[in-house]
Order: sequence, then structure tokens, then C-alpha cells
Amino acid sequence: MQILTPHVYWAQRHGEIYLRVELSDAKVGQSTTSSRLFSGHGAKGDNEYEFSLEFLRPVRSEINHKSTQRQVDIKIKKQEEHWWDRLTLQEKKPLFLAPDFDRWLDESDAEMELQAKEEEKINRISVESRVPYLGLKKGYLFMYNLVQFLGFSWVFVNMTVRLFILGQDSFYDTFHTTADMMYFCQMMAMLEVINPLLGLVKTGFFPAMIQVTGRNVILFVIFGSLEEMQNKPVVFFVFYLWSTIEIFRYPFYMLACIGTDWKLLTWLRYSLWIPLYPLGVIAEAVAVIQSLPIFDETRLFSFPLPAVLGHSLSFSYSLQLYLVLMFLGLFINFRHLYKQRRRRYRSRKRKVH
Ligand SMILES: CCCCCCCCCCCCC[C@@H](O)CC(=O)SCCNC(=O)CCNC(=O)[C@H](O)C(C)(C)COP(=O)(O)OP(=O)(O)OC[C@H]1O[C@@H](n2cnc3c(N)ncnc32)[C@H](O)[C@@H]1OP(=O)(O)O
Repeated sequence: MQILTPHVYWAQRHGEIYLRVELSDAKVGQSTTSSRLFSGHGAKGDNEYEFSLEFLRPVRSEINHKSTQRQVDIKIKKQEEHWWDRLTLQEKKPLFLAPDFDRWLDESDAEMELQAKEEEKINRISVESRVPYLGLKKGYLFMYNLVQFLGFSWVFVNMTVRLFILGQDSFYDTFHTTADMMYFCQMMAMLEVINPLLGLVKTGFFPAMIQVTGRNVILFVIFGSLEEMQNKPVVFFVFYLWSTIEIFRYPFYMLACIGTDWKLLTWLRYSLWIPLYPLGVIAEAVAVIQSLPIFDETRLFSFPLPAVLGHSLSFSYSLQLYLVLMFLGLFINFRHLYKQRRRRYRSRKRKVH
């Protein structure tokens, strides 16, 4: 039987040579780096086919070949990563050899491809090396937000159900039914001041500090230490305003931790504060004002003074100063939240276009 020569197409990269032999249902026989033997169906029917090539530069001895129904794909590694001017040692191209335009790249395109692969590899390595830390951070934040969401939801649902059942009567015992959960959530919220310090979230330290300190003064100092305050309706309004925003804010953060974003939830997180924040500060201010005569009367936390100046300085003076700070805090955080809202919607619009 006559041994024929198949059509061979070639392309190169810096590190390898690709040969495509046009033979269907071919079986690869004896193969060396310079010559190959095939049996298969080619241009002249079922036959034995063979070709040999003397490469321009040395190649490695291991050869990868894959036979498909239509062709045989051969990949040969160059000894050195180098761009070749041509495939064969002899300048004149053998007749059976042609460029493989499906794979063809010129030197600069191949370089770009190499660079892109290199960058992808570096990115993968750097992400992989950060994964344990990233996983831990996201896991911690997700759990923190989940716990806060559950805590504030419990307060919100409890108060709503009691409001429907008892009507206005529910205003008077909000503290006794929900304070333990609110204590827990607000103690946990101290982590919101620590998180930006550790670089775990992008929140500003001061807005978080103002927020957490502001609420904790109301919860622990005004409501927690004065029994006379605990059955006042103002507790209901303060707790309701706090929990209303948090049942949207924490799920928004939970979704952010897993890289998801629900438009409506995002809108609620970045819009509800507009009416709620001023209302919240007003409710907190009412609580502070209602507590002033009680601190004057009970002398709780009063500051001892020398006898010539009187017995002690009532804590209510500190609270009057605090009232001024509250409105300063409202201004700072309102501006901060406004900026966060604008940044959110500006950057999202940019991403869309
Ligand atoms: C220094 C001495 C202080 C003395 C204090 C004196 C006066 C105090 C007066 C204070 C008045 C307080 C009144 C207040 O109690 C009334 C109310 O709360 S009424 C109810 C309405 N309230 C609200 O709407 C406020 C809710 N709270 C907040 O929004 C935050 O606490 C606040 C710090 C104000 C703002 O949040 P933040 O700066 O974090 O903005 P973002 O939500 O946009 O987040 C920025 C990016 O960080 C990511 N992030 C943040 N936290 C988390 C988290 N826990 N888990 C995961 N990711 C988080 C977030 O996704 C953003 O990332 P990206 O930019 O990539 O989207």
C-alpha cells in the first residue's frame, strides 16, 4: 500500500507548536518528534499517511495528540520559550503544510494572550491566598448581621403584635417585654464601632460611634437606670423607630456579604432613614427631657461638690449638654447617610451605563 502525505496545518505560541492533521477517524501509529505515521481516512480515502518535519529549533520529546472524528490535533512543547520565524529548518515550506488560521496568532497577539494568562494566574493565586481570611471575615459579618436581624425582628414583631392586640395599652409595657432583647442587640452593636477600626467594613468610625453611643445612652442610662421612665410611651416610639430601620439594614448587609443586592431592600436601607432618623432623634430627645426632673429628684449620678458650692451637681445638667450634642449628632449622621445614599446610587448608575 502506498504511503500518502496528509494536509497539515500549523500555528505556534511562545511555548508550543500546534499541528492539525486533516484525517478523519485516524489512528496514530509510530510517532517521533520529526516523523508521524497515521492510518485513517484522508483526501484519498482509507490509507496509511505519514509526514515528517524538521523543526527550526529543538522541541521536547513528549508529544500530545488527540484523534477526533475529523482530525488529529498534536501539541508539541518547544525546548525554549521563543517565537519562531517559521516552523521548519528549511526555508521553503513543504507543500503539505499550511497555517492553521483557526489558531493563528502573530507574535504580539500571542504575547498579549500570554500576558492575559499570566495575569489570570496571578489573580487566582492572590484570591486563593486571601480566601481563608475573606471567608472568615464574610462568615463573621454574615453571622453578626443575622443575629442582629433576628434580634431586632423579634422586638419589631413583638411590639407590632402587642399593638394590634392591646392597642395604646401596649405603649406602657414595651420596656418590660422587649428590653432584654434590646440590651442584647445594642451591646452587640458595639462591634459596629470595632469593625471599621479593624478594617472589616468600610463604615466611617465616627458615624458608627455617634450612632451606637447615642442609642446606648438612651437605652442604658435613661431607660435602664430610671424605673420611672420604663413605663412611659416614649419607650415604644424609640424602640419602634430603631427596630424599623434595622429589620431592613441588617438583611441588606447580609446580602452584601454574599455579593447579592435586592433593589427594593437597598432602596429601603438607603431611604427609610430620611423620615426615621429625625423622628428617632425627636423621640430620644423627648425621653431625655422627661428624665431631667427624675434625675434632679433622685440625684442619681449627681456629681458631688464641695459644701460651699452646694451638695451636688445634678446629672440633668450633663443631659442638657447631651441634648445639644444629640442635634449635632443628628446633623453629622444625617449628612453621612445622605452621602452614602448619593454614593450608592451614583456608583450603581455608573455601573449600569
Ligand atoms: C464620639 C462621641 C459620641 C457622642 C454622641 C453624642 C450624640 C449622639 C446623638 C446620636 C443620635 C442617634 C439617633 C439614632 O439613634 C436615631 C435612630 O437610629 S432612628 C432610626 C433610623 N436610624 C437609622 O437609619 C440609622 C441606622 N444606622 C446606620 O445607618 C449606621 O449605623 C450608620 C453608621 C449611621 C451608617 O452606616 P454605614 O456608614 O455603615 O453606611 P453603609 O450602610 O452605607 O455601609 C458602608 C459600607 O460598609 C458595609 N457594611 C457596613 N456595615 C456592615 C456590616 N455589618 N456587614 C457587612 N457590611 C457592612 C456596607 O455594605 C457598605 O459597603 P459598600 O460601600 O461596599 O456597599
